[in-house]
Amino acid sequence: MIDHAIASYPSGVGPRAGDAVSLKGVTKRYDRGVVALGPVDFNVRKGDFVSLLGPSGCGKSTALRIIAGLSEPTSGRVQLAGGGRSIGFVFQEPTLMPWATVRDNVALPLKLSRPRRADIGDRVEVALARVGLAEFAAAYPRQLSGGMKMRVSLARALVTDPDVLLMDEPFAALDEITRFHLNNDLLALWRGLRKTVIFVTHSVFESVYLSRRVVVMTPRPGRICAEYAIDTAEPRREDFRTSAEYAAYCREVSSALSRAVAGRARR
Ligand SMILES: Nc1ncnc2c1ncn2[C@@H]1O[C@H](COP(=O)(O)OP(=O)(O)OP(=O)(O)O)[C@@H](O)[C@H]1O
Repeated sequence: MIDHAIASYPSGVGPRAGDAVSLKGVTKRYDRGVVALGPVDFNVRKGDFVSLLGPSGCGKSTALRIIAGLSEPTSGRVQLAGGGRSIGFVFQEPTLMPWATVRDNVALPLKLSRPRRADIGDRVEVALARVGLAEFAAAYPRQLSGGMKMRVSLARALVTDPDVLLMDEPFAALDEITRFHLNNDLLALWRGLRKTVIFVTHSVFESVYLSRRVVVMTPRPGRICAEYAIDTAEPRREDFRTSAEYAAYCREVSSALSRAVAGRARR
């Protein structure tokens, strides 16, 4: 259930006022009895960048889809600040319409929500400029590299100016150099636009590089077993990737993930 008003939740039980997203006792059981998730309690502060890190199949995507309202939890409660309508979703695949230009792909969410609005063109231009694709508005997806397609997908998620950006392993299929570029660009966007980001990944390195909080999940049914604050100097730059501090965080998070996979994790 997506609850539309944080303010209406009885005090002491619900999320804190500064939370963008709050999950309370959320579980998911699929048909044929697969228990994919939970119970999960999880709050994300407005403006934070949080990664959900876990082994393949642990329910990360399920958690994200529940937050997005694309899937219903079997039990528990999901609350989003501001009525929950302000969400952008970036999938693992760019999922672009091959017959439409970059401009038309990015315009889609606006056209679906308010087809008559006058500023669609301007908003699309701004979103494309944000991801460095202003010059490619008239191109078709087949003319773009994998990284560029993912940028289009990101522009499409940003075009409605959502408060919360949900990202489901968006860079997993990209080569490492492209992925590093997109990591840096995403961080710059996050800093500039002050969005709340929830980023799903199974890469320890990516989660530590990007996020201020890494939430480690157990294998199915996915539960939260550890959390790390990545407390480093901001803004992060490429040199963070090669620092001793980064390596130490990666080691710590990596061993938490190994413990989770081995079933020895404790909350
Ligand atoms: N519609 C569905 N019906 C039945 N089982 C499902 C369905 N969707 C997902 N599952 C199962 O639920 C579990 C969690 O899936 P989910 O996609 O959330 O995991 P994940 O951590 O995102 O995995 P990956 O990292 O491989 O994408 C998996 O075992 C998956 O097979």
